[in-house]
Amino acid sequence: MTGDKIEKGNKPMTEASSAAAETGTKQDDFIRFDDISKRFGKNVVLDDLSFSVGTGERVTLIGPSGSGKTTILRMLMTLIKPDSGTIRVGDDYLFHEKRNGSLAPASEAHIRKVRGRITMVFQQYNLFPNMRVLRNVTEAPIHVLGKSKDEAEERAKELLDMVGLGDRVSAYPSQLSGGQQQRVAIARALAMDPDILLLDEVTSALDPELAAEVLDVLRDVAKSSDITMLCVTHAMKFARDVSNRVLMFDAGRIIEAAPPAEIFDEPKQERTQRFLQSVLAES
Ligand SMILES: Nc1ncnc2c1ncn2[C@@H]1O[C@H](COP(=O)(O)OP(=O)(O)OP(=O)(O)O)[C@@H](O)[C@H]1O
Repeated sequence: MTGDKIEKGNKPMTEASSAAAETGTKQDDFIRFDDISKRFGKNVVLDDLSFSVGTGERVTLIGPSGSGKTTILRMLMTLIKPDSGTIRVGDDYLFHEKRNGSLAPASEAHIRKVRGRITMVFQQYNLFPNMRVLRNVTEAPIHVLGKSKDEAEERAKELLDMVGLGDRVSAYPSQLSGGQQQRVAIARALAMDPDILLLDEVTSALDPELAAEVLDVLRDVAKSSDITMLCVTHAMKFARDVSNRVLMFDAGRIIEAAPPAEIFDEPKQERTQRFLQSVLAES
């Protein structure tokens, strides 16, 4: 689509992150979940889960429906609170379990600070229907980040060019295809200059052709920046191309974690093999 660099207040790929990308190893514990449990009623959704993600790492979460993948992303957005355990981003806690077992939610100011570094793109694009494309992308940078209108518009136009929609800035969402709307949603997420981008089944609602366009944009994002990405997807080829590591979930636990070539070509767990076969059979 375009080879433009993501020029966050610019985040070019650093030597360390490109080394991490090559080796599939993480260099630090930028995001860390420790002993996280969550139940809804009797349904145990996350079961004493611990894992971490390195700075600039691209991690794909796979697994059967209901295995807890989206819950992980929603916890990072502080939309869902764990019952127990600790979540840390960099040096900041989102949720912190004290020694006595009680869960100390971080202060509002603290959560705002951490949340300001994370954006999420959802399966449904959730654009503002009454705003043109450009304003959809500039709204939060102006009102949340405090950018000037000129600065926000300049950046929004760059990003809309990058997602192949530089000529649709004046359109309303209803005048765009689903794939185009999702690309606006990606531009809108990137306009917040996030350190962490969460992608939740962003192509599930799209026809294969439109999904491919969206995935191409995300490949460009992954290639040209060192944004840390956590991605829930059934698009296995995309996961293979983009991820450093794939985590296989089952019943609220990670049952296998490995670089994509390993997990897709030589899955060790029988449950992973069965899951991958079922996904292949669907596509
Ligand atoms: N707010 C909620 N209230 C009650 N149950 C919930 C809530 N959110 C999630 N769940 C349940 O938690 C379980 C895990 O959901 P989650 O969305 O994390 O799974 P998932 O692995 O992302 O699945 P899918 O691939 O279908 O999106 C499911 O059984 C779901 O019904």
